[in-house]
Amino acid sequence: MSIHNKKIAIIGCGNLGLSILNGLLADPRINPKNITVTKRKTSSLEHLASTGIQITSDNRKAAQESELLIVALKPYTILEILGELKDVLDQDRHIMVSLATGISLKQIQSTIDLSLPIFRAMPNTAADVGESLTCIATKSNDESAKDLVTQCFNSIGNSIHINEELMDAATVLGACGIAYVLRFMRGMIQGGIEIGFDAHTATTIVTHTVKGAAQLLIERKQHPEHEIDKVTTPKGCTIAGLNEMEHNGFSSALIKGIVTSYNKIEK
Ligand SMILES: NC(=O)C1=CN([C@@H]2O[C@H](COP(=O)(O)OP(=O)(O)OC[C@H]3O[C@@H](n4cnc5c(N)ncnc54)[C@H](O)[C@@H]3O)[C@@H](O)[C@H]2O)C=CC1
Ligand SMILES: O=C(O)[C@@H]1CCC=N1
Repeated sequence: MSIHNKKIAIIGCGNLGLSILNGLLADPRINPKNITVTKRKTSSLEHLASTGIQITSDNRKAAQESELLIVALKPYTILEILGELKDVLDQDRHIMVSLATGISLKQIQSTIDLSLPIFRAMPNTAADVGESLTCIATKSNDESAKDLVTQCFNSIGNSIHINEELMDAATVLGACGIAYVLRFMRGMIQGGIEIGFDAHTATTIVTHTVKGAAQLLIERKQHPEHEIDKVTTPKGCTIAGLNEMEHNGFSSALIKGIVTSYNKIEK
C-alpha cells in the first residue's frame, strides 16, 4: 500500500497541521487533490486552495472522503470532536493518527469504540521543511497500516516507532526540542553580535554551524564528546568557553528544563 494514492485528511489544520501539510505538499508523489484539511474557521487556509487541496470546516465530510485521518486537534478538544465523528468512521477503511499530546491510544479507542488501527504520532514543526523526526506508537498489529503511517511521516522527514509509554518523553525531546534548540541558537547569535558580527551574518554562521554539528552526529553516529574533543585545543579558547558555560549550568539548565517540560504533561 502506498501513501501516494491514499486519501488523507488533516482534521484541525492549525500550526502543526499546517507544518505537516506543507511537508506533504512538497512530496511530488502525493497528489494534492487527495488531501483534505479542516479547520473551524477556514478563512486563514483559503490561500492554500490554489494548491489543489480540499478545505472545509466539515470534519464528518472530510472523514467520509478520506482513508488516513491525521487528527491535529488540541488535547482538550480531540475526544469531543472524535465523539462527533465516530458514526462516520469505518474500521475496514480508516486509519487514525492522533497528534494530541498526552491523549492515550486507550482514550481514543474508547471514544470511537471501533477497532480501526489507531496511532499516536509526535512530529515536530520541522515537518514544514521536510525535516521532522516523528515518533510513532500504536497497539495495532495491522502491518500495512503501520507501513502506511510510516510512509506518511517519512514524507515529512524521518520516523521511529516507540512504545506508547515513551510518547510523553518523545513529545519533550522531539517536539519541544525544536524550541530548546532555537533558543540555544538565539543565544549563540546574540553572543556573535557582541563579538562583532551583524545579526544577519551571525545568523548565517550559527544556522550552518548547528546544521553541520547535527549532520556530523547523524552521519558518523558518534557521541557528541568525540567530535567536541577534536575542537578543544589544550589551553585553547574552545575549552575555556565550554567550561565557563558549564560553570554557569549549561547542561544542567537543559536537563532541568527537559524534566520540567516532561512533568508538565498531564499523566
Ligand atoms: N509536535 C509538535 O511540535 C507539536 C504538537 N502539538 C500537538 O498538536 C496538536 C495541535 O496543536 P497546534 O497545531 O499547536 O494547535 P492549533 O490550535 O494551532 O491547531 C488546532 C486547530 O484545530 C482547529 N479546530 C478546533 N476545533 C475544530 C473543529 N471542531 N473542527 C475542525 N478544526 C477545529 C483550530 O481552529 C486550530 O486551527 C495538539 O494536540 C498539540 O498537543 C502542538 C504543538 C507542537
Ligand atoms: O507545548 C506544548 O504543549 C506542545 C506539545 C509539544 C509541543 N508543543
